[in-house]
Amino acid sequence: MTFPGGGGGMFGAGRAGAAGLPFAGVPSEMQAGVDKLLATEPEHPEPEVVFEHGRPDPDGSRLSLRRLVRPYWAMSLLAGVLVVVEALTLQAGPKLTQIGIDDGIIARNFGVLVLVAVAFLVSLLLTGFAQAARVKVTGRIAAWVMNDLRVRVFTQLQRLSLDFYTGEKAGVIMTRMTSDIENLQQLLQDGLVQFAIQGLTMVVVTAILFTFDVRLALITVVLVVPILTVMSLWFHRASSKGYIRVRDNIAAVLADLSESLQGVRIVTAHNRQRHNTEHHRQVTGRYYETNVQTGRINSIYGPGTQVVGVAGQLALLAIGAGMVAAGQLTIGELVAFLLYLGAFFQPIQQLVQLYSTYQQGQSSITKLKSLLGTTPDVVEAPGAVDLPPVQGQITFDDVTFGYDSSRPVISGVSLDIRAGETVAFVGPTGAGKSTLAKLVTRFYDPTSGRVLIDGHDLRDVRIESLRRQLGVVPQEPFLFAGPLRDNIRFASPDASDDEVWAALRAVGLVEVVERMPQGLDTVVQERGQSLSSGERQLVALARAFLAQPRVLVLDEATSNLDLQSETKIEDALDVLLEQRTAILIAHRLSTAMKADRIVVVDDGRIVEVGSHDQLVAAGGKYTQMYATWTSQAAEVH
Ligand SMILES: Nc1ncnc2c1ncn2[C@@H]1O[C@H](COP(=O)(O)OP(=O)(O)OP(=O)(O)O)[C@@H](O)[C@H]1O
Repeated sequence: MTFPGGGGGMFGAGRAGAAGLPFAGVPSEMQAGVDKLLATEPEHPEPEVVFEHGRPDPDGSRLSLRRLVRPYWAMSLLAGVLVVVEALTLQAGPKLTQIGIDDGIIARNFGVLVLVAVAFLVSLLLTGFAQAARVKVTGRIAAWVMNDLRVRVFTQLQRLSLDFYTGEKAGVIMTRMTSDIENLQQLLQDGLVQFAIQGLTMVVVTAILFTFDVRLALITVVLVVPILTVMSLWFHRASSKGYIRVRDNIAAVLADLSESLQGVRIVTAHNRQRHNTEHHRQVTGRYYETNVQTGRINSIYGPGTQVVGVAGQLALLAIGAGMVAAGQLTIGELVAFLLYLGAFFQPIQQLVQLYSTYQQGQSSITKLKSLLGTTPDVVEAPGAVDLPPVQGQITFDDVTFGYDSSRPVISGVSLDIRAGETVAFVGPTGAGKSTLAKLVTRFYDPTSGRVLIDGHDLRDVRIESLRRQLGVVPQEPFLFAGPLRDNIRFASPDASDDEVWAALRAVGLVEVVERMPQGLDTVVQERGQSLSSGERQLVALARAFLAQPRVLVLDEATSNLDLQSETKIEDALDVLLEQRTAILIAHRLSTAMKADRIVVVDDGRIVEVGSHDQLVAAGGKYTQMYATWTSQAAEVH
């Protein structure tokens, strides 16, 4: 959707001129600036995402860090080389210190001292360079991977059928897109690399310790390593459970938040603010508790390993001092050994922190994997063909369906709707009228039986080709934040302004739009809040008119419109229903009476079919409904 002043905004200025839109050109004094900006304008390459209606993500259930990074293997290799350089150059310090002390200070050799100082500087510069380059490279990789993943998750959300959205809260889905992906970003940007650096440092330092002095190194291994191993195993088990709970609870917090925001008007109207606040406190309370728990685990492991490390260093200082006194070790060697020992324990500390990041990233991967691995209920058949342009004959052939397969909502329905016919579904609330319509639009597939259009089983045709020929006007039309024009052109984005005005004329909205200060460019707020409910419905009808579908499914609004709006909508309907097959889910019998035939649905079955007059004369369910309706109408009058 484009926004007011569209055409690509500032950077689209040249294109807008080329497209023949009124455009005065860039003032010459600003041209150089514009060119400069255009030259630095980043490109957004198309992420490699395949979108096909109703086809699951081909690789979704195998999501892993390795697979995510694989397309960027060359950059990852470069990052790996930089990590090795960084880990190695960092360890030059203690060795240079030893040479400085033993061969420089103690031997009183100023030349060696200067050489050591220069070597120190070079190693520092090398470390700095490797570090800067590594941060840049890993930042890039993380940004690319996350961009791909965001688009991939969004594509999957577009692909999933409606059953998924009934079962999953919007807030939980938002968590996948926000906090889970951010966790992964952190892991990729810094976590994994630090993991590698610290791990590598430990290996390098262990090797150095052994080459320095085997006895001291062995004492270190015997004293410290077993304790650290036991502590780490405990931490691994405790924290992985903790982080799954953290992810579940943050999802609950966001779900509650998003629901409250969506229902803010109802919440206010029913004075539920206090209750909602209390409820949210409970939800955030659970999140708080899981955070405290994981914090407690970290607080035991982090300082615990530090204490073990310092105690080990103390013991080695005592043992080493004895060895220096006995002439088995030089002072420089002892200092270097202790410095290396520090460099041995420091990565352990860091690895603890990093392990938390890693755990969080892994639990995010688990959640994202399950989302990407979800198969839509409505899946396109492998050999599905394009539905050719249809006349609009709809057939329900012994259709049974239930949202939950154990409880059918539609049972054994058979019905033929002729091309061009308008059929109204009427019946008590919850009877299954909307569900029947949802089967025609293939939002769901029947559990048994078939739904056909012009003899084509909907399961055998490509979903896109079906929906292109269908128009749906829901009971509560949804408008997107953006210009009115784009909202009307929603199903036919290429329509010209003339066509948009023709649609507005057909539904009687011309005057309303002309009265708006910016006409078609008027921005409607999120969900169309800035329009009245009648206007929203007319916009939805204009949308359907513009798309000119062969088959129209229209869920009549039950909102109380004033008489003038109601008349307008009824007139708009008359225009819209002409020359196309239409299914009207009629809540008002006055609307049902417009139809060629009325189908009475009760408890998931069709109980009567006929014209208004036929059904009134039949003395059945419809007769009762009609009698109730006329007596109510009389009372109102
Ligand atoms: N997404 C869903 N998941 C589970 N059950 C559902 C879902 N949508 C509807 N139902 C159930 O299916 C039954 C039929 O619902 P449907 O919306 O088709 O009724 P309707 O006749 O259109 O009602 P109304 O006139 O109130 O719109 C109801 O019992 C309803 O509770």
